Formats: sequence, C-alpha cells, structure tokens
Amino acid sequence: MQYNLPAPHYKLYPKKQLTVIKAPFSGGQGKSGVEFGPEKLLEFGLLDDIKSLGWEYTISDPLADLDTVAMKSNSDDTYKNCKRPQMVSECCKRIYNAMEDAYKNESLPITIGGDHSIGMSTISAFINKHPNGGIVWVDAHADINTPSTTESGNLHGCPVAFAMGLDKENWPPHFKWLDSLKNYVKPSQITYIGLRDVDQGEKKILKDLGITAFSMYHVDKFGINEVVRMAMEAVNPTGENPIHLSYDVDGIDPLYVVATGTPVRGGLTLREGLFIVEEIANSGNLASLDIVEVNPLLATKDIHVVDTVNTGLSIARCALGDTIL
Ligand SMILES: NC(=[NH2+])NCCC[C@H](N)C(=O)O
Ligand SMILES: [Mn+2]
Ligand SMILES: [Mn+2]
Repeated sequence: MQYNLPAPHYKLYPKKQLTVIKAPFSGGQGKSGVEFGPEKLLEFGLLDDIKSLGWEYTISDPLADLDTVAMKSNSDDTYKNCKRPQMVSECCKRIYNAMEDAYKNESLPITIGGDHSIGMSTISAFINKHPNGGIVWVDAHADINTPSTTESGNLHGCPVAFAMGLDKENWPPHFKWLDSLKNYVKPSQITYIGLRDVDQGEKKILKDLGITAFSMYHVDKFGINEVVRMAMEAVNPTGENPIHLSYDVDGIDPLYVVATGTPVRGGLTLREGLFIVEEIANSGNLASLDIVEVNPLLATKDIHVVDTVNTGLSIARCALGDTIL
C-alpha cells in the first residue's frame, strides 16, 4: 500500500527544458577551488542525471572568455571595504543575462557555482521575470551583509542585500547595472532555511525588515516538514507563484558536505536538506535553482569531495523530479 502524496511537477516548464548555467567563479570570497565546482558536478554525472529524469538541456557558459585568475589577482579591485567588486560585478552581470535568456526560452535555469555572490544576479533575474515570485534561500548564512556591515569584505556574504537594493549609497560604482533594474527583491519575497551563523549587522537587517527566517533552532523545534510549509506560505501565500531556490550546500551539515569554504556545524541532515527540494518540486512552482559553494579543493580526503559533489547532484535530482519510490 502506498499513500497518495503530491508528486513533482513543473507548471512553468511543460516541455521539460532546462539550461545549465556554469558559474566557475570564486571572486566573492578568498579561497581558491570553488571555481572548480561546476566542472566537478559535470564530471560526476549531472548531465546524465538530467537526461535520465526526462529533461532536455542546453549549457550556457557566460564566463568562458574571462581570465578569472588574472581578475582575481588584481589588487586594485577593491572599493572601501568590498573585495573585488569589479570582478564580481562583471561576472554577475553575465550570469544575469544568461538567466534572462534561459527564461526567455522557457528553459529552467540551473546555475552551478562557484561562490554565492552570483545569487545577486540569479534572484534579481528571477524577480524581474516573476515580480510576484518567492525565493527560498537555504544556507548556514544569511548573505545579507551590506557594504557597510560586511566584516569580511567578501561579496559572497552580500548578494541578498544587493538584490534588495539595501545601502545603495555605499555600493561600489560597478554595480550600476543592478541599480538600473526594474525590481528589487522585497523583504516579503525571501525566506531562509538552515541559518546558524548570522553576523550582528545581518541580524539587525533581518529584524528591521521583518524577513521570515528559519534557523536550525526552528528546524529542531518544528521539524523540517512544518518549516518548509511555513517558508512556502511566507513567500508564496497563494501557492500559485513561481519559486526560486538558491541552495548553498553549506546549509547541510559538514558531516555530509566537507568540501565547502565556510562550513558551520549543527546543520541540516542530508535528508532534511533534500526534503526542502522535494517539497518545492512537489509544489509545481519551481522557476529556477542555484547550487553553490561546492569547493573540491577544500578536502583532505577524496571521499569528502565525493560526498560533497554527490550532495550537489542529489539537490539537482530532487529538484528535477527524482523520488525515492
Ligand atoms: N555564501 C557564503 N558561504 N557566505 C558566507 C558569509 C560569511 C560571513 N557572514 C561574511 O559575510 O563574510
Ligand atoms: Mn553559506
Ligand atoms: Mn551562501
């Protein structure tokens, strides 16, 4: 006997077409290796997984002609506290355009990183395509520092603030293109799951703006099923609006995801992490997906790379309709 449960479906993509956007990018933080994330996900079989779930794919490689190594070593590329704004801006603009093209072709964009600074483009592109959409951001971190609050100066800790237009007076001038977009993400349009390392300045922003956020405490208190239900209700009260899922693999506990730049203990179990994705697939509203912060160089043992990359692949498969039964 099997219970009749909701199943994955895709209201926005009846033709089951998707675009893999490669974002081999590490300029939003200091460690090297996260630029090899996309390559590893592909090497471990992302495209076969996609095909076997009945999707057709195209690949978009918007950074292909950039010398990101040279860009990263350019020591002039700082603005006030922010590290590498020119590089981050140039790469993010290209990823924004790649997202826009995918949406235009009715092809589900899956952006594979690379560090999470690219989230500023993916959630901006999403909200400009779907002004009533909702964003679910799975992460140990809130990534909502502004140029004024960031302590590290790493822009992968700031993408949400940029996409919301916060602290514009202090933006590096390179981010003009983002400023000229029609829509910013509104506080009611984003929710977090998995938080456990939030900076003081970020806590104040979350509180002041009234952003719905579910930390690991909430997951323990209510259970993942209820947290996902509340999160979906917060950003998509009618249940009809498109959803963007921005998935930082460090949302999942470092027991499963070792090879990532800013691991924090006490995270989601692998199953909790995948359940979030399954529920979004079951809603029928998935519009786009990011999988970021896989850093294959940050592992002392091969098995750690295997675990981390396979976690990334599992996220992709759950999003695309894989089910256990
Ligand atoms: N995408 C990430 N892994 N972000 C980590 C951010 C850590 C810290 N809050 C910072 O702003 O530097
Ligand atoms: Mn994170
Ligand atoms: Mn993140």
